Amino acid sequence: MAVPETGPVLLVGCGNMAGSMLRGWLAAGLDPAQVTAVEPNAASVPAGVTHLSMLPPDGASPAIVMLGVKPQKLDEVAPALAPLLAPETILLSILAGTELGSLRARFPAPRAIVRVMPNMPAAIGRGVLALHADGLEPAGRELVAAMMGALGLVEWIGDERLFDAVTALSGSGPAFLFRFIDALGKAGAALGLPADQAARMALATVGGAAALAEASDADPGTLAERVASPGGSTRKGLDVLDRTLDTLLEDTLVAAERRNAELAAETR
Ligand SMILES: NC(=O)C1=CN([C@@H]2O[C@H](COP(=O)(O)OP(=O)(O)OC[C@H]3O[C@@H](n4cnc5c(N)ncnc54)[C@H](O)[C@@H]3O)[C@@H](O)[C@H]2O)C=CC1
Ligand SMILES: O=C(O)[C@@H]1CCC=N1
Repeated sequence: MAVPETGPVLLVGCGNMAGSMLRGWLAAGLDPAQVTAVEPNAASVPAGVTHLSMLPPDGASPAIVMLGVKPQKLDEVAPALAPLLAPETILLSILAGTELGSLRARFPAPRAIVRVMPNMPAAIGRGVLALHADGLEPAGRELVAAMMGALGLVEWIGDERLFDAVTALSGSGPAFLFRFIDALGKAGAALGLPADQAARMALATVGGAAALAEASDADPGTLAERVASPGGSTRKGLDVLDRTLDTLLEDTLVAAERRNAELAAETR
């Protein structure tokens, strides 16, 4: 999906996540000349994008500003950023935990503040972008949804209290899956396969299974049953996996969700 006409975009922080989104937008056609990134580490700012190492003392207000720093850095950037925001500005925040009310208290001017919970595959247009906004009028909503749609699947979250859960599921989710890929390869190597071959096969198996699940009308549970031939070997493996997988993933998400709630409290 092509990126819509946005007007000038300012990124405050351009590290792993905001940088991934920027790469996704540039690949979808965003003109780098429209983008300024305020980022202490110049090396993480793509070519063609205007780089600043700190926020300017004044200047024209950008149409879109995206906060991409760690939540712990919010109060480092807020005093210099707030005066640059105009009533026409849309402020996007990808900060885990940090609530709209906490952002609004620091940034009174923008017409709308939108919480965005992206994930890293946004860099290749395969991200998940959860959105929550208060008071964003239909044209602004359409613009933000189209911007995020260029990076992957867009899901509006009506109840902000669910944002910590969303962050645990799709924001952190790629890390959990990268671990799964690693563990699958290592388990293959433990059975005697060469480690590099097992790693390649694990990655291709997970990629292929996810692509098939996306292309298929059947749900993942049904697809698992199709792999597990009656009386075959997959059933024996599933019997082991099914004993712990659901609880393991619930515990994983609960731990991540809890930390997001702590970050919310720390930035309140
Ligand atoms: N890494 C991920 O997969 C995801 C991260 N997030 C959120 O994205 C935000 C950034 O996280 P990461 O990209 O992982 O961290 P990161 O450390 O890679 O990026 C943060 C960037 O902010 C820059 N920075 C530090 N102080 C600054 C300042 N005063 N002004 C401007 N830039 C400054 C740093 O140099 C760094 O490049 C966090 O709030 C996190 O909750 C959300 C979803 C997924
Ligand atoms: O770990 C973190 O805090 C961020 C939020 C979701 C992914 N990374």
